[in-house]
Amino acid sequence: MSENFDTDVIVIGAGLAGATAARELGARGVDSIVLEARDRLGGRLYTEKRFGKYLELGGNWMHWTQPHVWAEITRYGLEADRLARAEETFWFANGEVRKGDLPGFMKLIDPGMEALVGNSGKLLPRPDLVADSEEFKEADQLTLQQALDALDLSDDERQANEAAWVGHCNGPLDQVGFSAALRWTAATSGAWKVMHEASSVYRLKEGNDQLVKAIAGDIKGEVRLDSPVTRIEHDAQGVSVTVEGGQTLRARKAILTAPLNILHELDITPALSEVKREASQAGTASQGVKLWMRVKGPIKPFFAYSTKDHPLSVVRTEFVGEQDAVLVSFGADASRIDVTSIEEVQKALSVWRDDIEILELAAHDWNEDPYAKETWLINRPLAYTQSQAELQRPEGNLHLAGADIANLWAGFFDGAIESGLRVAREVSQDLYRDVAGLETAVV
Ligand SMILES: Cc1cc2nc3c(=O)[nH]c(=O)nc-3n(C[C@H](O)[C@H](O)[C@H](O)COP(=O)(O)OP(=O)(O)OC[C@H]3O[C@@H](n4cnc5c(N)ncnc54)[C@H](O)[C@@H]3O)c2cc1C
Repeated sequence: MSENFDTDVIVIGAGLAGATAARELGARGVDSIVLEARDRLGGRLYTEKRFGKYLELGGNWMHWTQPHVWAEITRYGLEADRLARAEETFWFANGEVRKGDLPGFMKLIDPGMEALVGNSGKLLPRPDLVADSEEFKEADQLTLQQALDALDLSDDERQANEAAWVGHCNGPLDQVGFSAALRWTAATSGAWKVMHEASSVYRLKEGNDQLVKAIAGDIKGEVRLDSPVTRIEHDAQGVSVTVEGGQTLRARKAILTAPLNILHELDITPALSEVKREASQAGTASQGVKLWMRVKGPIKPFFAYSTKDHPLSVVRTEFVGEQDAVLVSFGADASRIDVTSIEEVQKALSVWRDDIEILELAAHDWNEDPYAKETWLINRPLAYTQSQAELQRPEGNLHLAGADIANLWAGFFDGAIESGLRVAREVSQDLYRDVAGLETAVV
């Protein structure tokens, strides 16, 4: 090969997918350079020391039923910790606030959950593969709201189930694809309570950024922060990647790990396929808010669910101290609440609790973040059927990866790692085949 390359593979993005891919390439003897737009690792995994705690402004929880992320926890000896156990639970019924315990709330939503996603294992028997059964495709036409509306539930059950799903899906339920609920639950073989725990309880004691730092620490190549990629050109020989400021690097291949919602904005020649661009342009259904509050203590640890239409549908204690407590909350639509206004958030909180005083707020605006423009992947109806397989397909020497296009726990840390592992295997196999005619990348 006559070309001069700067490296074998350029990895765009140092979130969990990019970091994992670069580490795996190095382990297979493939050189890489990682280009990351931000001044930090992690992307949508974003830990900040705030309120004296490790606050997760992005991804929060992980679980041993998520095989890729848990393998990394074992590999690096990281310590997982759980949120404060709720002693009280609040929810809405007949327009009034009810108080009980978490098992009571779980009992209320159980019939709805079973009716909605109890058959997810049948519709999606292998959630680790791209689904292509006709039954699943049919279900993928529905919004989550349509699927909920079709159930025979009391008003109280309906409201409680809707609030719980806003917590999971971070978007308006009439935009969320029913397939999102099916995929999440199929990942725990149909056990919705395990799915609920997997997505909302355990995090790393010293902050989730320990995970991405550990993976990045094992990257053999260079990681360049503050390096936004502005242009990608690819051809049969390789890929040229230009960084803000004008420097262009050339490699045999590139891996693009940018979130789905920004793919169509990138300057790529030849352009990504129409299906990929349209999937990106249509955008994810997730457009919600995640907000942290430090409140005056002491208070008992609690969970609270309102309705899908409230600015905050779910609020709960994450850390509880003698003098104060830290709450985390979620709503379907970030534009419904000003997360910098204590007054507005106090009002939203007062639908359940007018006895709690907010002291400080913290949030990151992911929907406006130019390197994310989304929170966590939640597909719209039919988006999965129309674009999942195509989004995973490389375009010549340009490969795609990321949690948003993973199979098993798409939209989670686990999916990002799954995707990083897959793409590193594909890329190194291709390179070894090209260079030595070998079928595997063993060196
Ligand atoms: C508020 C919130 C809550 C969440 N909660 C959970 C949770 O509880 N559990 C869970 O498992 N997951 C959760 N997630 C999702 C999880 O954080 C993500 O799915 C995962 O971190 C995505 O990893 P990734 O590497 O695929 O993408 P990203 O982390 O988005 O990484 C992509 C990287 O590409 C970079 N990039 C983008 N454009 C360019 C460019 N032009 N040039 C160079 N670099 C570029 C970005 O800066 C970023 O670092 C949450 C996410 C958010 C936002």
